[in-house]
Amino acid sequence: MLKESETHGTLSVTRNKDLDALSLPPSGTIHVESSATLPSPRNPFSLANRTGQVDAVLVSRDAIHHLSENDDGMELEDPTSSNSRSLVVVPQHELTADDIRSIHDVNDLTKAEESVQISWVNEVTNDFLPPFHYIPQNLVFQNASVNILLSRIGDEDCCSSCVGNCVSSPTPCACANKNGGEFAYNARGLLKEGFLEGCIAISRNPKRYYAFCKDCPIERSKNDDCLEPCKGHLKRKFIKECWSKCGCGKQCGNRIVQRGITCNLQVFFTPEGKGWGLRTLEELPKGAFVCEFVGEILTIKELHERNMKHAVTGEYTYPVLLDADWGSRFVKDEEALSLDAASFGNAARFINHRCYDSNLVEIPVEIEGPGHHYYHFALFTCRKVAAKEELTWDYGIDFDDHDNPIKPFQCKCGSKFCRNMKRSNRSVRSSPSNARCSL
Ligand SMILES: C[S@@+](CC[C@H](N)C(=O)[O-])C[C@H]1O[C@@H](n2cnc3c(N)ncnc32)[C@H](O)[C@@H]1O
Repeated sequence: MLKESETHGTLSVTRNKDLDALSLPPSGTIHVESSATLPSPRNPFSLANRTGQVDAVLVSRDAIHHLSENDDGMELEDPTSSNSRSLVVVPQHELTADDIRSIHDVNDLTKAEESVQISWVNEVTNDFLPPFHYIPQNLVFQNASVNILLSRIGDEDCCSSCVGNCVSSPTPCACANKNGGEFAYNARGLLKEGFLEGCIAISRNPKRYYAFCKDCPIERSKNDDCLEPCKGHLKRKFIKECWSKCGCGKQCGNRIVQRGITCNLQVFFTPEGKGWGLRTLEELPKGAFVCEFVGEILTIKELHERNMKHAVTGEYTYPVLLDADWGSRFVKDEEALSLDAASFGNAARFINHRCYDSNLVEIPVEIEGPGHHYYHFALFTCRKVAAKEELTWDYGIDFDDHDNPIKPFQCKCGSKFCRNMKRSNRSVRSSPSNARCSL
């Protein structure tokens, strides 16, 4: 018998001989935490024994794909649901490894790697979260060269004589000077209006901010007999945060991205057909740091190889190119870096694309050292975002670029500025060479 306690929102199951087999506590009832997960019986509840190990899960019958109609499980009626969908207790040995991992991650897919928990829900289909490894910080895959050397950080690149909080200091320190004379953040830890608007303008119309050089290193590297004119380079606006060689402390107001995720986020299944997405559970002000796009650090050469292999296997990459350095010098594919969040990543791997009027903007952040070869790719709110609103960013895809071999998705962003809708009757072709990512 399954009942919901009216007082504290728990489900209780009365003990019987079948449940004894699940090593239940001697009290005779199982108390399963409900609250947010209760309205969706697709979210499984774990039945733990006295040692805290999970023996079985309480889950909607149709959530476990391989559980055939003849499989008995242990049927339980759910009186909390108006249409009384049936719940079954499924012993752990009948679950696949991916089922088990997803079930364990329902309340916190970060596995306690972040200072906040991030839950997942699916109120649309019976799908579990795709298998991936949560990592809170970028990790080098193999031979990508990320040189974080204290000796490369000169006196002008850090504020070694500062104490406490640099942002509240009346005189700008060396790190503020690296930001163009003032910090990007205000005293509340939000991006200053002018800096944010500048980043949004670059993101929405990058070509307007191109710089053209006379003797273009990229055109010269093509080794053509005829040297073509420069196609233009995007100069990105960087944030420079204080770091370990600085004198200030971890709570310095110029250390936002390096402190990790602090807002209340949730991964959810989107009803519009975009797969999983990320949303905020609390209202976020304009200019707030949401999360960094974290993944494996790869060379572009390795990324190309993965894309070629995946074209055969049907797998995919979730890449972001770290291209800020490319404008000033020619960078070879075996040196240039990208991030791939498909197998190893953080919550940002679930952020979907929205053409033009997305509520997040990406900003490169320099933390561990000067130079724009390796940096952090951080996402900030462009405007106030309401609780439960989906978080989106513009991947920079040009749906009309025919030269890129990677075919982009059919965009379902719903924006009135959708660049894919405009070409709705034409076939989907490829993503652009200047896309920030080809997710
Ligand atoms: C970084 S992932 C985002 C998370 C993804 N939705 C998932 O379920 O794992 C990028 C992929 O999401 C899907 N996607 C993102 N934005 C979309 C959009 N506006 N319309 C349709 N699909 C989208 C595409 O399949 C894309 O390759």
